[in-house]
Amino acid sequence: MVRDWTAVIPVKRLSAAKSRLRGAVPPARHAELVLAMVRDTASAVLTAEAVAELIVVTDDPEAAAAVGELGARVVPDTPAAELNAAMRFGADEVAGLTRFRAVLAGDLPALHPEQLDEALGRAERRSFVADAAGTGTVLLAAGPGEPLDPRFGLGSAVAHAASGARALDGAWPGLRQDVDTPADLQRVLALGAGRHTCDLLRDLGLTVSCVPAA
Ligand SMILES: Nc1nc2c(ncn2[C@@H]2O[C@H](COP(=O)(O)OP(=O)(O)OP(=O)(O)O)[C@@H](O)[C@H]2O)c(=O)[nH]1
Ligand SMILES: C=C(OP(=O)(O)O)C(=O)O
Repeated sequence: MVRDWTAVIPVKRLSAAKSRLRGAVPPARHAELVLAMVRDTASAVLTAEAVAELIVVTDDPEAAAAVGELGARVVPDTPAAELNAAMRFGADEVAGLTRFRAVLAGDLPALHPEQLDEALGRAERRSFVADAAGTGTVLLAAGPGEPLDPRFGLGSAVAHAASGARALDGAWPGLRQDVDTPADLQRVLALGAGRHTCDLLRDLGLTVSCVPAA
């Protein structure tokens, strides 16, 4: 498979990120959990054969250091500090319109590189992958010459379809399982979370057995 794609992951400041997930782990470990999920997502993306480069858009120094160590290129957030603005900046300005670009959420700790390869292999034009619930979006892809035009937020799957993006229909359970709430964390554990998320949850006694995703 040719490494054609530039992947982009936006990461909010860890202390402010994933507020709906608060309570899943003790408050003092929340940022650590967010970072573990970012690490697992970034590791899987960088392992995917279709991905040539990963750009992480973040102002968080700890997240920047962690993904930089994995091999990602880190760029600062936009002054707007808004999810769609960060995605647009990373994909259309930093990577550039000549590239194949795919933006992903940084909360996919059960992501398998093979699932991402398969999804990107089917993304011939602007396309998206809906989340497991079918309402949100976990991945939005655009080809050369196509602006990303991200519409992430409440009901984004419908918004992306209405904007002309094609819904990709593979099963891809790890790719589709984002972690917004404590219940999602249980779903991820059932699928097999990545090493960093697994290790943290085991350390906290929240799981005894945790099968790594990749
Ligand atoms: N760079 C950047 N990333 C963001 C921003 N907002 C969200 N993200 C990232 O976008 C991905 C999806 O995040 P969400 O679950 O929608 O947002 P969240 O604000 O962290 O979560 P909640 O507080 O629970 O709504 C995660 O990787 C977030 O870190 C932002 O303003 N800037
Ligand atoms: C912003 C989105 O993600 P989340 O479900 O993480 O809020 C989205 O699905 O558009």
